[in-house]
Amino acid sequence: GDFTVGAYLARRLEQAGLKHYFMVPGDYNLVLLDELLLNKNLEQIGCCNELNAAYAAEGYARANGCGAVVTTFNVGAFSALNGVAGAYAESLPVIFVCSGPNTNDPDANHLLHHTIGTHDFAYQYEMFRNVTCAAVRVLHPDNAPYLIDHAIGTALRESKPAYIEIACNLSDAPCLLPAPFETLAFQRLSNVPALTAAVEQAGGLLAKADRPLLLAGVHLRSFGAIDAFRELAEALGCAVAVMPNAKGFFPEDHPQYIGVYWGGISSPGCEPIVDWADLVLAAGPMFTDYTTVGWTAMLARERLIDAQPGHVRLPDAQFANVTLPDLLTGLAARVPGNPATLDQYRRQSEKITVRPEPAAVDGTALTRLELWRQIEAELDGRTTLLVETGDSWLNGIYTQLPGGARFEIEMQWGSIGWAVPAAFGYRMGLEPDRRLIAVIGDGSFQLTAQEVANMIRHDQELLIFLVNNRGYVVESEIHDGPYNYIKNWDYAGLIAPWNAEDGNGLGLTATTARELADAVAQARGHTGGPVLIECRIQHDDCSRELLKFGTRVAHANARPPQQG
Ligand SMILES: C/C(NCc1cnc(C)nc1N)=C(/S)[C@H](O)COP(=O)(O)OP(=O)(O)O
Repeated sequence: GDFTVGAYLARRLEQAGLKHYFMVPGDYNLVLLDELLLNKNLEQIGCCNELNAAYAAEGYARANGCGAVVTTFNVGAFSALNGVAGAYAESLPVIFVCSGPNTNDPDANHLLHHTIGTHDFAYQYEMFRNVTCAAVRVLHPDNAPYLIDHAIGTALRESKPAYIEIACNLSDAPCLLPAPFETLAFQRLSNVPALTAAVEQAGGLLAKADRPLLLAGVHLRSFGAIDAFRELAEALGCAVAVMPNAKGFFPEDHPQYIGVYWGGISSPGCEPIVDWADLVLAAGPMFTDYTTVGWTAMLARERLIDAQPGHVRLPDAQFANVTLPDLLTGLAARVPGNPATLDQYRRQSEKITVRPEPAAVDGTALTRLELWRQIEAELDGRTTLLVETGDSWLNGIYTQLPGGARFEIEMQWGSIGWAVPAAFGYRMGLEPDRRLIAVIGDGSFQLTAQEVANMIRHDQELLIFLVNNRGYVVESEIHDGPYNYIKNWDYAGLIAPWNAEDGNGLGLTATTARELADAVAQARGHTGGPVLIECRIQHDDCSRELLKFGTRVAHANARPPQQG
C-alpha cells in the first residue's frame, strides 16, 4: 500500500539497526507515533520525560550503535536538548525526531500552543542545528525522503546526532517508497593518496622510534576502530595505555595493557612509561581539561601522532580525509615490532598494582574501598560497568575489567542524571545474555530517578549500586559550600512505590561490608526486575585521585582573566 512520511521514517530507523525508540507523546506527534507503531520491527518505549528519553536513546546507541527519540514540539524538545547535545559531545548517532506545527499555520498567521507565542516556528530547528550534524524540517511530503535520508545518513557517517522536524499534518501524508539503504552514503571513506602518504609517513616515524607507545582514545568505538587499534598494537608489540574515557576499548587482560594514562592520577606504573616513550600514537583522543587533569598531562607535539576520526596530525605534517580504522590497519601492515616500552613497564616494580586487601566481610561500617572491591569482584566477561558522573567515575576508572567486560562513561558531557535513563536505554539495546551494573551517586540519582519505574515496567534485569555519600562529593572536593548538600531520600524504599501492583524491582540497603555482600548475593539470584542496593558511606570517603583531580580542576577554573 501507500507509504507515508511516518512509515518512511520508521523504515529508515529500522534499516539503521534500531529495534526500539524512546518517546513521550504530545498532541503534535500522536499521528506520527501511530505511523511508527505500524512498523512491527520497531518497539515504542515510553519514558517519564523527554530528558530521560534522550538519555535513554544515547544509552541505547552505546549498546546498539544508533538510537532515536521522538518528542512533541518545544516543551518536549527543549527537555531533550540536553541529551541530544550530550550525544554530540559523546559522538553517538541519536536521531532526534520532533513533530512541529501544521503547515497551514504560518500562512494563516496563527499563534500556537507549546510555542513562545510568536509567529516564527523555526527557532527550535535553529537551536538544534548547533548540537547536531544535520538538521532538517519536513514541511512538504515531497521533501521527506531526501531530508530524512540526509539526516540519518549524516548522523551515521559522522557518529553525531541529527534533527528531524516533521509538520504534524504530514505524518500520514503519502510518500515515496525508500530507496535501498546503501544510498544514504553512511560509509566513511578515506582519500587514497592521503591515506597512502599518512601511512608512509606515520609508519616511518614509528619504525624510527626507539620507544613507541600506543594510547587508546575515546573516539575508537564511535568510529569503528577498536579492532584496527588492537591489530596495530599486536603488530607493534609495544605498551598500550588507554585514556580514562577510552577504558574498555582495549582489553585490560591483554599482555600489552599497562593501564589508564591520566597524568598524575594514572594507573600505578603507567605515567612513567608514557613519559619515557619517544613517540606516542594516540588513536582518537580528546585532550580536554578533564582528560589532561587541568592541562597537567599534555603530550608534546614533537613526539605525538594524533589520529582523529577524519584526519591525522604528525609532528610536522597533517593529512585530511584519512579514517581512523584505515590508518591503523594500514600501519599494522607496515610497522616493525618494538616492545621497548612494554619491556620497560615489566621491569618497573610499580607495575605490581596494590590490590586492597579483602576487608573482613563483617559488621564493620561500609567504606568506599570495600564497596568497590565487591563491585570489582562482581564483574565478569559478560558485564558492562556503567558509571555516573561523580566519584563513581574515578572509582570505576581504576576498577579492573575482566576480559570481555565493557565500560560506559559520559566523560565529555558529564551531565549528572544521565546514568539511570542511559542504563535503561543501554539495557534495552544490550544482548540479553550480557549483564549491566550501574554505579550512581545519590546526587545524580535525584535528577532522573523515576526512570527506574520503566526498568521495572520492562522487567529489566540490572543492578544499581546507589552510592549514598550524602551529597555532591565531587563538588565538595573541588570547592565546598552549603550548595553541595542535599535532602536525603530513602533510596531503597523508593522501589516499592514504583513496583505498585505488578512490579518486580528489589530495593536493598547496605551499611556494613556484610550487609553489602548479602545484598549482592541476593541481587545475583533476583530475576524479572532491577535491583537497587543503597550503599551508605561517609561524605569524605572519596578516592584519593578525586582529591588530586579536584584541586587541579579547581585551579584550572580559577585562572585569572587575561589582563587585556
Ligand atoms: C553536581 C555535580 N556536578 C555539576 C552538574 C550539575 N548539573 C548537571 C546536569 N551536571 C553536572 N555535572 C556533581 S559531579 C555531583 O558531585 C554529583 O553528586 P553524586 O551523584 O552524589 O556523586 P558524588 O557524590 O560521587 O560526587
